[in-house]
Amino acid sequence: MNKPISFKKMHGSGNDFILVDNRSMVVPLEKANEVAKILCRRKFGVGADGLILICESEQADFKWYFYNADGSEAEMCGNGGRCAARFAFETGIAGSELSFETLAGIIHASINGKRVKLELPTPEILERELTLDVRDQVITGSFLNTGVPHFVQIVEDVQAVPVYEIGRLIRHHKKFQPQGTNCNFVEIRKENYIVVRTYERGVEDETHACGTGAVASAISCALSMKCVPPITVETWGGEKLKVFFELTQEGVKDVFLEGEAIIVYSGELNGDMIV
Ligand SMILES: N[C@@H](CCC[C@H](N)C(=O)O)C(=O)O
Repeated sequence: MNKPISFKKMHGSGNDFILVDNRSMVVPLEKANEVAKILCRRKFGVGADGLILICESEQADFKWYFYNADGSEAEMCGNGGRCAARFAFETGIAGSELSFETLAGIIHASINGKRVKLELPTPEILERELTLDVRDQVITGSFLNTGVPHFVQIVEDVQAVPVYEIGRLIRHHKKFQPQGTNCNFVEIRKENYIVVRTYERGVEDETHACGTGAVASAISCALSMKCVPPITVETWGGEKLKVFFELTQEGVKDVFLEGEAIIVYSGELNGDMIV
């Protein structure tokens, strides 16, 4: 019988995660991809969009390892980052102004009750206008990296978009191989209010919300001169995220993502599940 492993189940706008204080390496990193798949599997495991392991860092308050539900490791996750920051604060790993190390660089966060504001890495605008042949349609959007890759299409009616079908085709489009992309569909309601639906790479489905996708979508809308920051993003789960940034001649700077990070429950994993 392996020792139980303490964890918290958290969500940021319905993007849900399993978080483990892994400073003593209770989950060996060489097994983490497999463990993520087992634990994130709905109905058989805890069920989540991702697994977050909080480890020691020499450069920041902690270093995280982020895994999607399919076991793939991702460089960054905006909603997961907000949950990790609150987890570290609530468990005494860090104070209310903290930083953590990711594959996308050092991320700074501030905690104010349930609300967490993250400063994201400077986004890369890879293609402002990109046209893709997708089945029998021509789809035009933009391609950005906000920590992870995102394709963004502005649409008239986001509710009418078959996100799973089209998002999946774009995610696997030859243009984005081998790393693939996340794919966002955005409806602009006002110059500072948009509604976003995201097909997520690594979850291989539409999720309730995607933080880096919300940021990519808000920036795309501003680049197309249809929106001005700060921009409120209504997520598919209904909750709202706020995206702050500045557009300059050189590009985008001072990018922040703010919203609630919720602790759903704390529990103990059966250690035998991860051997
Ligand atoms: N849900 C995330 C993004 C997580 C990583 C993504 N699925 C990828 O592999 O690129 C967010 O809130 O940003």
